[in-house]
Formats: sequence, C-alpha cells, structure tokens
Amino acid sequence: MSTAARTQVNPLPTPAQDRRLVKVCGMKYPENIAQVVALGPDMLGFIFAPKSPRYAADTLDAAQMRGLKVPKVGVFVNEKPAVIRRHALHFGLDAVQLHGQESAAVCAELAEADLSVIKAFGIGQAFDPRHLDAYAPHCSFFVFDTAGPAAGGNGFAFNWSLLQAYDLPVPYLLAGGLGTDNVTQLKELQLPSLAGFDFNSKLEQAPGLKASALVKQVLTELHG
Ligand SMILES: O=C(O)c1ccccc1NCC(=O)[C@H](O)[C@H](O)COP(=O)(O)O
Repeated sequence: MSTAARTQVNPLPTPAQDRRLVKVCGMKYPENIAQVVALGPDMLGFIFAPKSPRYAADTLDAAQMRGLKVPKVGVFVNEKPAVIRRHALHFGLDAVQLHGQESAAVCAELAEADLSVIKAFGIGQAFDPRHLDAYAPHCSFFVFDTAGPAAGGNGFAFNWSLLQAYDLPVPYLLAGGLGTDNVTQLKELQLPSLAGFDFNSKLEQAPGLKASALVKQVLTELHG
C-alpha cells in the first residue's frame, strides 16, 4: 500500500449574497499556514510565479498541503499547463488562479483536466466585460486586481466603480490593496456578482508571512 499522504479535496465555496468570501493569498510558510487556517478563511492562495517574493514552491510542505481542509488555490503567471498540472498534483491544489495573459483556450485545457480555474485580470483606467466573454464558460471565478508594475501583489486599489459595468454570470473576487484600512468600505460594497475579497500584502509582516491579528481583524469585520 502507498504511504503517500492522500489529498484532501476541497470544492471551491459557493458565493452567497449575505456572506462575502475571504481568500488569503500569498501564503508561503507551513507554520503560518496552520495559524491562518485556524482563523477560518474561505480559500488560501499560494504563489507559484518564480519572480514573486511570495514564491512558495520551495517552502511549502506537500504533506501539510494535501491534508488542508480549506480550498487551496495555486497562483501562476503565464506558466505551461503541464507545469501547472504537476504542481497541482504534488501540492493537492483544488484550483488554479491564472494571473498573467493566459488565453481562454488555456483555461479550457486546465478545466478539462479537472482543475477549477480562476482567471485574474488587471484593471487600469477602463473595464470592458466583453473582453471576458470567451473565458466565462471555463472559469469558476474571476479575480479583478489592480494593474500595476508586478503581475500581482502591488498593494494598491483600482477604481472599484468600474465593475458596475460587469454583466457576466461568473462570480468574482475583488483584489488589490485590500486590508484593515478599507475593510469597512468592503463590507458595504455593492457590485454586480461580487462574491468576495482577495487579501494579500496589506495583511503581511513580510512577503508571504501573514500577520494573524490582521487576518483575524478582516475576518471578524466581514464574517462577524
Ligand atoms: O502576490 C504576489 O506576489 C503575486 C505575484 C504574481 C502574481 C500574483 C500575485 N498575487 C496574486 C493575488 O491574488 C493577490 O492577492 C492580488 O494580486 C492582490 O495583492 P495585493 O495588492 O497585495 O493585495
């Protein structure tokens, strides 16, 4: 019999009108992962983009990852589908978040390989939902993040009111510069198909190391 740890499978959460989902992204260290999981986020994100200071492939513990009882989202930037699938298998990822210029065809290929796909889009001064039509059939969620110098983790917000134009059926997470300074605004935010929030650099002590007190504060504010 194999001694390899079996993978805990966690379906992505279902969006609900009265409860915004909270994803804590950019987790890197096993002990910190255990601390944050204990606080009850809806999803955790792990960065597999080599240029990121949150690059996690070398620090994660695969056995811990496979046993986590929270949906695990691997974040990739313009990575080859074969590499994405290898990481997904090794770390027991439940979903992949594509944070570069990946095509709708790449999303379809990964979805056909039984991975839940989250496609991220960087938003600058304008937003046209028609650019997303081809992605919709293959994605469980979108992420709308601030366009900036880095692929992600830029730490500042975009003009959220641009999302009033959103009219697709795919639920989305809002990202970019979310933290304890704007969580009260987030709580009141009304936007079409908004499912939740993706927190990252503003909850950190150092890149990839989340401050439990800050994570707890946003979870308490949003979930009570
Ligand atoms: O966080 C990173 O370092 C990163 C690097 C490359 C691609 C994506 C990355 N983060 C993905 C996320 O989902 C972040 O939560 C999102 O960009 C928002 O980050 P922040 O502005 O720091 O809140």
